Amino acid sequence: MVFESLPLSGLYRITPEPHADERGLFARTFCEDAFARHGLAARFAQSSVSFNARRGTVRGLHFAREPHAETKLVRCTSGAIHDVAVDLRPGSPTYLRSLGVTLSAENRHALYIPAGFAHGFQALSDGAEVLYMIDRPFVAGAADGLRWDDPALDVTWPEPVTVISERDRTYPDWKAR
Ligand SMILES: Cc1cn([C@H]2C[C@H](O)[C@@H](COP(=O)(O)OP(=O)(O)O[C@H]3O[C@H](C)C(=O)[C@H](O)[C@H]3O)O2)c(=O)[nH]c1=O
Repeated sequence: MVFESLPLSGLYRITPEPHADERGLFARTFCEDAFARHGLAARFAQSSVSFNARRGTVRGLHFAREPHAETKLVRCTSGAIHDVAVDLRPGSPTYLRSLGVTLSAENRHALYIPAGFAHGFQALSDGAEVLYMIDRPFVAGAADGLRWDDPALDVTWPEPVTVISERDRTYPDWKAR
C-alpha cells in the first residue's frame, strides 16, 4: 500500500499495490502494522456499506460529536464517488477547509479521514457503493452534520445534486450555530 499525506494534515490517500496475474489481481487494502507505522488508527470497530442508486446523490457532510468522533477509512467498491472531507478541528490552520478526491472501483483508492473532519460524498455513477471502516461504534445521538451548500465551506460538487436526504438538506448554517 502507498500512503500519501494530503494537504489537509491528517488526511491520507491509500493506494493498494496489486499483484496482477492472468486471473486478475490481488491487493492488500488494510494492514494493522502498516497503518500503525504511519501513525494512523490501526483498529476498526465497525464496517459499513452505502449503496447509492442514482448518480448525483449526496450524503453528508457528517461527523459525530465528541467523545464519539470517528476516524474513517472510505473506499468505493462499485462505480465512483467524489469524496469530501472538511476540517472541523478547533484551532486547525485549515479549519473549515475542504478536500475532495475521486474514489472508484477502478482506482481502488481509499481516503483515511481522522476524527475532527466532516465527511460526505457525491455519487459519480449510478449504483455507487461505498465501503467504510470506522474506528468506533456508531452513536446515533452524537450524529451531526453540515449542509452540502453551507456558505462557510469551500466545497465544490462536480455534478448537480439529484438525491439528498431531508436531514442533509436542512442542516442550519455552520456559522449560525
Ligand atoms: C452511519 C450509520 C447509520 N446507521 C443507521 C442510522 C439510520 O437508521 C440508517 C441510515 O443512516 P444515515 O442516513 O445517517 O446514513 P448516511 O446518510 O449514509 O450517513 C453516513 O454518510 C456519511 C457520508 C458518513 O460519512 C457516515 O458514515 C454516515 O453519517 O443507518 C447505523 O446503524 N450505523 C451507522 O454507522
